[in-house]
Amino acid sequence: MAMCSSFCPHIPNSLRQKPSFSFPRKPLFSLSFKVFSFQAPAPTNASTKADGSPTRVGFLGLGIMGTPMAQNLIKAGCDVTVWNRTKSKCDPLISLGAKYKPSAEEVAAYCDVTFAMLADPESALDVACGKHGAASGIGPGKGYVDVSTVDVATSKLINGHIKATGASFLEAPVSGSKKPAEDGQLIFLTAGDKSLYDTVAPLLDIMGKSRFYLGDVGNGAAMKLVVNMIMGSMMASFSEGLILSEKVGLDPDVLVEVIAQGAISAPMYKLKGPSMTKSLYPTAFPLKHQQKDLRLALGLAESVSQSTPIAAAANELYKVAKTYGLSDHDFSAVIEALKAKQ
Ligand SMILES: NC(=O)C1=CN([C@@H]2O[C@H](COP(=O)(O)OP(=O)(O)OC[C@H]3O[C@@H](n4cnc5c(N)ncnc54)[C@H](OP(=O)(O)O)[C@@H]3O)[C@@H](O)[C@H]2O)C=CC1
Ligand SMILES: O=CC(=O)O
Repeated sequence: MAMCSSFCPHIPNSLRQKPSFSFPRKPLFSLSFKVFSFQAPAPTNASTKADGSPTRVGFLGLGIMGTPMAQNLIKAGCDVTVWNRTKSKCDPLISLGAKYKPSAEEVAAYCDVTFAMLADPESALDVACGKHGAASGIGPGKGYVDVSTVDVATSKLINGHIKATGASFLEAPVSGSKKPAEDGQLIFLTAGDKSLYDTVAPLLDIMGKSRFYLGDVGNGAAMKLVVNMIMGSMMASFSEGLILSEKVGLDPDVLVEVIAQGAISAPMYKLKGPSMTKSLYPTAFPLKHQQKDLRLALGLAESVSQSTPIAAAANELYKVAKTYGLSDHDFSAVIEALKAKQ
């Protein structure tokens, strides 16, 4: 069952808030598809325990998404401890007040809840379960929240390793890119331990604008892959349209405006269109990650014998774009793969 942020979270005693402190309030959402309609009290301080000591929040993986997410937690007054494979990416957060530990294991051992925002299934698994990974340090009473985009099997594997230590696990991939991460406007697609979901809800509300609890581990990963499968195909189709419009003598910037007025308007087209027509692709969502998500979504479809010819064609286009050295560009650079075919 889906739950959005207006669901009143039950905060266990171990993370119960100190009444004197308030997180910066965001408007309670008015999602039209809201499932629970009763309103939560203003989210207050999840960063203190019943005894008044700070709840320690770990953050592993400080890339495009992890950095602003951790930053928002620090700015909200949380006691944050960071680790990243490339240590230099921790420095800006340390100057904002974050603590540092030299391994995922030590972060998970020190913190009450640890978030992980890693590139792909391999890195998510390694950081969670590899040598000096989080599972080596975590234990009963603690929680691990993986916000990376991975496949269902990887998420279940991480869940198994974490749960074997006595800790709780929540998968919570996010919809929303660099700017929503900076603005605390992400959408969390969570599944796993409901008590951990309730515990971290105030933290999710600092980083995001809405959250869904989707039940068993795997449902969050699957939801994220379906969303990104659609997104990847939409961007590929948009790219074809931009190129076709120019070829037949139209102004692609006008096409962007026309689309923005009609039924197929989408924030993504409005945001990316003007730079795409100038062949500019400032990275928000790396193309390599979009191709990873399409690959994983195709695997998901295969697992239930679902035919996905559009996504399969889009995936081929992103693969071509990668061979042109566009992996670290924004995924909107997929248009370059089509231009090269002209
Ligand atoms: N960017 C976006 O718009 C969005 C991304 N996502 C998803 O979020 C996740 C992170 O994305 P994003 O922040 O953009 O990605 P980045 O590529 O910017 O960051 C990836 C992070 O993973 C770390 N990492 C990669 N490989 C390893 C490894 N083998 N061992 C340890 N750490 C590793 C990197 O460490 P290092 O710094 O050392 O390289 C870095 O911290 C991905 O799963 C992506 O699909 C979801 C929604 C939006
Ligand atoms: O995963 C990418 C996003 O924009 O969402």
